Amino acid sequence: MSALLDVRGLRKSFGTTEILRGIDFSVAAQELVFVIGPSGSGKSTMLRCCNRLEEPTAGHVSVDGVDLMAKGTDINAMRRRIGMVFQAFNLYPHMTALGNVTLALRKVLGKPRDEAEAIGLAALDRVGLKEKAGNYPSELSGGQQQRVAIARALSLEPKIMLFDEPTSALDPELVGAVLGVMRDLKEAGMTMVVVSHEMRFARDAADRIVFMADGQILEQGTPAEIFGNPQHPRTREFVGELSR
Ligand SMILES: Nc1ncnc2c1ncn2[C@@H]1O[C@H](COP(=O)(O)OP(=O)(O)OP(=O)(O)O)[C@@H](O)[C@H]1O
Repeated sequence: MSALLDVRGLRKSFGTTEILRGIDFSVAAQELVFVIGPSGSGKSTMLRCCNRLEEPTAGHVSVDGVDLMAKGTDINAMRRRIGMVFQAFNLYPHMTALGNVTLALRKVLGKPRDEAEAIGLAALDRVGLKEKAGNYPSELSGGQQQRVAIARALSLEPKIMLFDEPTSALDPELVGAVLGVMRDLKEAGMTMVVVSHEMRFARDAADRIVFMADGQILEQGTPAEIFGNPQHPRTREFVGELSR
C-alpha cells in the first residue's frame, strides 16, 4: 500500500540558514507517528512543510498520492484534507464552539447552515463537547478550546491530521483530555503525525517514533526501540535526559 504522507529530500532554509537538511519519511494509513527531538531541531518546520504552510526550499511532499508541490495541485483543496492542530487554538472569540467548527464548512465549502451544523455537532460529539456547542471560547478551558480546534479540523474529514505541540499551552491537568481525544482518533483509524513533548503518550500510543536533530532524522523505530534501545548517540542522549 502506498504511503498516505510521503516526504522526499525535504529541505528548508530561512535566509542563509538551512533548518531542514534533507528529510525523507513516510506515514502509512492509520499510523500514529510521533516526532521528537531537541528544541530547534526543525520538528515544527518539518510538520508545516507537510501542508506547505511553510514553503519547502527543495524536495517533495505528497498526501494521498497527490504531489503538493506540483503546479496543477489545488493546494487549498488539499489543505482542507490535511487537518492541522496548533499549540495556540486559534478560535474566533466572538463565535461559539459550533460557530468556529462550522465556519469553514459554510464559508469555504458552501454547506447550508443545517447541514454544516449537523456535521459540526457530530465533530464536537467526537471530542466530547457536544453540550458546549453554544459556548464561546472564553467560557471554555484551554483543553476544551483545543478539543474544539480538533473538532474544527475533523469536520472537514481530513485524510491525515498534523498536531504541532497540541498540549504545550495547557495546564497539566487539562492535557489528559486532549490526549484522550487523540487516542480515540487513533482507535477510529485516523492517520496522525504529532510533534510533542508528551513522551509518556508517545511511548503508549505511537506506532513509530521519529527522532530529529539538527534538521535531520537521525533514527526512527517503534517506541520500544527508540526509548528502550536507541542506536544513535544523540537519541541516547535525548532519551536519557528524559528518564533522568
Ligand atoms: N519563520 C522563521 N524564520 C526564521 N527562522 C525560523 C523560522 N521558523 C523557524 N525558524 C528557526 O528554525 C529552527 C527550527 O525551528 P522549529 O520550530 O522547527 O524547531 P522545533 O524542533 O519544532 O523546536 P521546539 O521543540 O522548540 O518547538 C529554529 O532555530 C527556529 O528559530
